[in-house]
Amino acid sequence: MAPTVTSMEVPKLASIKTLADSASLTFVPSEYTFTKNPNEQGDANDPEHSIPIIDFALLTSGSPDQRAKVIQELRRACEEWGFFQVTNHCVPESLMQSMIDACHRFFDLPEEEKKEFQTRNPLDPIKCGTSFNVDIEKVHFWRDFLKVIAHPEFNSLYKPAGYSEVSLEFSKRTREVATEILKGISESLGLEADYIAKAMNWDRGLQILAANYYPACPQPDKAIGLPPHTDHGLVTLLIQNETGGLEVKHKDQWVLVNAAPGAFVVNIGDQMQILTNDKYKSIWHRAVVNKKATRISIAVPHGPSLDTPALPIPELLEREGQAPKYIGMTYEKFLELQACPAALTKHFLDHLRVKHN
Ligand SMILES: O=C(O)CCC(=O)C(=O)O
Ligand SMILES: [Fe+2]
Repeated sequence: MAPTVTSMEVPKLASIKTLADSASLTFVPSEYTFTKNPNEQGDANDPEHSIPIIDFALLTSGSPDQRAKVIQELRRACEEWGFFQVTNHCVPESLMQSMIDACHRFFDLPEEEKKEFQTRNPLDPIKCGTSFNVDIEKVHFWRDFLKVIAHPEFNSLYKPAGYSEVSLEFSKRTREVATEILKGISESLGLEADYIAKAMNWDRGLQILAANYYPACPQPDKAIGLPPHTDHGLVTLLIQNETGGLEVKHKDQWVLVNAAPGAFVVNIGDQMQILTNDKYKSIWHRAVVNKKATRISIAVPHGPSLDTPALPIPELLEREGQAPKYIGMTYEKFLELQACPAALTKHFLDHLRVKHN
């Protein structure tokens, strides 16, 4: 069992911003050294290495034929990539930019002022810190983060000025897009549009605004912003500033995601992999850093309500003649266990797999 830590204890590692801002830093300190396998690096110029595009306007306001076509594209994107970009959605680009700016201003606050938001409990509604889990990781990562739970209860920060208003609007609008995508995914599986939302108690579902700050790094090949991982929820929607860095594992190669400006990058999470009994997989991804500019991304995972256990959908099992591959666990328990050391050693989902003797 993981040691109990009270929320008053805070990690002792300085933020990566503080480290990167020190003018004398010309190399990556050994605690941050992360070696990547060059043989797994995909070719960024290969057109095959471009994640699929889903046209949101056609999904939601197209003719029945257009919608049916987009649903097919969605199914293919979920089966073949687990990642896609959503264009022509109704969230204004100016709102996305304001959200990124507000997060930037948060990370720019003096370290002293950010301290009050540092806790270690995974389900604290507001939490900032550095790296991933400084208590258990062997290597630290080149990022600082701010995670705020925006649904079912909206939480916010009173500083920096403007953060609260912009994050309220951004979280609402992003959730509307996520809701439509979830309907499309449900239909792409041959289910009623609201099947997954109902089964997962989506109206009380968790939504987290998870901002990542990756400062420029003197030796980007020797460090990593976020190591390979999968996301825990049903779907994650992500936006980023003008600097790329998200890489997706596709056919054993790391592919850099080149999203259109203003698009949401969307990926399937662990709960969706459970529901679909592995048909739609929660794909490994990571964030690399660069020498030139600070990168900011805001990942917005959307999950079931905390008290809901995800289980393979009976209708799908029956249709495919499959046995369930996963045991049920509430989303809350899943999140708790995922924060434990064992979760770092292999795909966390494997701990929930039904064992066949
Ligand atoms: O910064 C990125 O592009 C990746 C972020 C991410 O994967 C996450 O926050 O879960
Ligand atoms: Fe992620």
